[in-house]
Amino acid sequence: MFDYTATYTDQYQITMSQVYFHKGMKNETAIFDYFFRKLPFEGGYTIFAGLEDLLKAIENLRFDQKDLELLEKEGMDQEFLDYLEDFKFSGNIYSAKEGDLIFPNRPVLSVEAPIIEAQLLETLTLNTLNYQSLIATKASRMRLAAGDRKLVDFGLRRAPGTGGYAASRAAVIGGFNSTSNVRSGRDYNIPISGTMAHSFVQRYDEEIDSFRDFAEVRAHDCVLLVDTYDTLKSGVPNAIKVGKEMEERGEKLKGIRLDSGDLAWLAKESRRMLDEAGLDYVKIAASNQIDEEVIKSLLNQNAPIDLFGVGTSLVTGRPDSALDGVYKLSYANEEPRLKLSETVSKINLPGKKQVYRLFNEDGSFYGGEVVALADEDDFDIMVHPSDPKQSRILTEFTKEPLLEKVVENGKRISIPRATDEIAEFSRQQLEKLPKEFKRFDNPHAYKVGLTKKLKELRDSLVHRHKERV
Ligand SMILES: Nc1ncnc2c1ncn2[C@@H]1O[C@H](COP(=O)(O)OP(=O)(O)OP(=O)(O)O)[C@@H](O)[C@H]1O
Ligand SMILES: O=P(O)(O)OC[C@H]1O[C@H](OP(=O)(O)OP(=O)(O)O)[C@H](O)[C@@H]1O
Ligand SMILES: O=C(O)c1cccnc1
Repeated sequence: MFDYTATYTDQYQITMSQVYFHKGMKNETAIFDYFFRKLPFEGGYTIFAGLEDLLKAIENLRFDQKDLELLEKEGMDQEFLDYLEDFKFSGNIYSAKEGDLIFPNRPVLSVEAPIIEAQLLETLTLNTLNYQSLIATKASRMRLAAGDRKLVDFGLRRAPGTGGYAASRAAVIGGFNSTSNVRSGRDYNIPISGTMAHSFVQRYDEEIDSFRDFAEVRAHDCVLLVDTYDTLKSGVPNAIKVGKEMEERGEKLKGIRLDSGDLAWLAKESRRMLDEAGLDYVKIAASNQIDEEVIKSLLNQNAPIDLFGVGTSLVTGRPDSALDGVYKLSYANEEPRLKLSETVSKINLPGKKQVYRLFNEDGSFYGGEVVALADEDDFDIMVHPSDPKQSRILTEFTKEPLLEKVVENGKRISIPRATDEIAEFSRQQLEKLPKEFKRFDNPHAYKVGLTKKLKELRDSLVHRHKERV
């Protein structure tokens, strides 16, 4: 929907590029790594989402006439503007699979390209991957809490502007069944669903007339909102009346929606009333500030809720407003690059790298990964990034590389994947993760270690930089 052009970025990306251009660095190869440092929601994993959208945006990324006019007005010189006019990405991208589980402090995606091109992708990459990965992870937590109950995204109205467009897609990747967001449904081929609003019931003098009209026009897909006046004294009895009338016409009422009050108690009472009336097939949907904790609590109370509609908590990623993903230079001018930091975990990993996941004999995840230099093909020790005593011999595990080349010389080489395919892959990956990593309270910490060679390279660069300072 959004028409990305190359000015969908921060100004400093363009000004730095202007300097690279004039100082003879434009053809120099650089590598930037996208990674994050902290797991959101104090959870044990993150779901990687946004890659398909990012790759599409990169393929078509250009400076259009409006962009060039603006940059000229902003004082960019003609020679650089001529370069930007022909700008298109010509490098390589290596990436984790969308929908896979990702963990802190290891590359998730690496861009290898002429330095200006790689630089100009930073903001777009962060903007796309950070938000969708946050929302997919939030959705996945709700899926874990909800078990086999249905989850529907109601978030567009509460989302940060057009962010709701991508949130609906990320929600499905994380395990939601459908969305009320029609446009996302159209563009991403996501199932669309919905009920009715209070305004519709309010429009009528009598609640039952609103239900009757809806049931008549929407007989094949009729979910009645029962809490506008009084859920148990009016809403549910009226829904039962209309449900029985539908039966007489050979139709079936699909469901009712509860949107306020004590959802566990109201669901139990509604279920009892519906069942007593012979409408045991009518489903119960619940909404109103639902999140994973509320879902867990409601199911612990044995609330007979078949479907949860979730808005605010999903699309705002409450209580974490962002994934802290960053995009850091790790190679340039034919040398590995490093940024020093007081905190060891904040020092980035230099050079071109590959990430290996460790598997137990039965194919389940061991709960750890090793970051290696890209040209290392044989290593059998994983070293802790800061505590050399915590090394681990790797002979008992099998390992699998995680970063695959998805763009080569500017051309997409990986096969585009549909949202439902990514969602299914994500579900399977999460199943392979031992449950200790999935519990909400104090989950097991997934280990991300380094090969000896990478750690030595990082330590020698740290040493060199410290000496220089
Ligand atoms: N039985 C329950 N157990 C746990 N959480 C619940 C239960 N019933 C409702 N909730 C959740 O508690 C929160 C507050 O519910 P509350 O009924 O106070 O809603 P409210 O926003 O004041 O709305 P209203 O005034 O429309 O009822 C919501 O997040 C809701 O989903
Ligand atoms: O609480 P959230 O998780 O954000 O979920 C979405 C909420 O949005 C709707 O309310 P709204 O008052 O906007 O419209 P309505 O009249 O259709 O209830 C819906 O009824 C839910 O209560
Ligand atoms: O279809 C619904 O019931 C719906 C959609 C968006 C927001 N709240 C409810």
